[in-house]
Amino acid sequence: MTAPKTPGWLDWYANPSKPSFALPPGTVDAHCHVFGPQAEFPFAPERKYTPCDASKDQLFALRDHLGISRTVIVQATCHGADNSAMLDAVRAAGNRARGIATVRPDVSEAELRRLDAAGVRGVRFNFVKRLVEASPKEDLTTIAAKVAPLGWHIVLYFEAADLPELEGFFSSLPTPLVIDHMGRPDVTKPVGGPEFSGFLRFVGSNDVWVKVSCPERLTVTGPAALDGQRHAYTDVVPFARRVVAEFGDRVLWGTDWPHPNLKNHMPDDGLLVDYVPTIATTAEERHKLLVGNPMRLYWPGETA
Ligand SMILES: O=C(O)/C=C(\C=C(/O)C(=O)O)C(=O)O
Repeated sequence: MTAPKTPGWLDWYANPSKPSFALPPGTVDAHCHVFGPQAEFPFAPERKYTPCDASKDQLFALRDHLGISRTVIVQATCHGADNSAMLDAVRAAGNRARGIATVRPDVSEAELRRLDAAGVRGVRFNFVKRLVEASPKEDLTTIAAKVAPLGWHIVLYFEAADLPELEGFFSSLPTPLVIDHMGRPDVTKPVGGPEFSGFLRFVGSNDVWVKVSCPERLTVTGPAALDGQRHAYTDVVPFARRVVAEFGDRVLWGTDWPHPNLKNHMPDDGLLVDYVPTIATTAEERHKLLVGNPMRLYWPGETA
């Protein structure tokens, strides 16, 4: 018995176009997910949404269609702390994938070593209230202490308005930090205003990497057309551009396929690739964003 999809939830884009922008060889999709298939990998009972299936084979088909070389598969909240779907995909990709897991504070060292051997390189702490119930900080501190010896990092997903109360805790964590989707800035506010300036200050004063992903999630004006068919997201560009310009050695890009929880607009993943040159405007910026930085973080010592 498969659970019905959350009403109003858009499926991922079935026939993505070929990007106009040719991704450089060795490009890494540093943020994507797999969902089920739920007949094989049931969704977690505690989930706050039920997605459609989005299998590893469909993810790999998109990877190859877009010209991506490697993927970092991030555990989605709809699977809770059951990492089996993500692990199955990482293992199936061979050395072309890494994983980010969700674990509970009682996770054993043996389990962490099993995850590491399978290709997991970090855990995710999610603070987005519509996705998860808040975890006690002491539980997260326990997890951080357990994963630090493995050389893992902690992926953080939070809303911009919550950063002021969270940044002290974030700074106390004993690992590098990777922030999803630029910390979800409110793009109706000025890029030079106190909220995003505070974010940039936090990034600049900590060992923090930033994913400049998910313009489709952050935009208020929508996928404004630019040069015909492109998804421009012109209200998001100044924020992403600022991060790339200031932290070019610590930025990452991802498709966020299969784009959970989008209800008004589902991006064509090919057109999302064409968004990249609008935020990384030189070949050097693009190579760091797409190849050099993610290889250094997830495949250290290996060549793209
Ligand atoms: O896919 C994303 O990164 C964003 C979302 C969902 C998740 O990350 C998740 O369920 O794990 C969201 O904003 O709904």
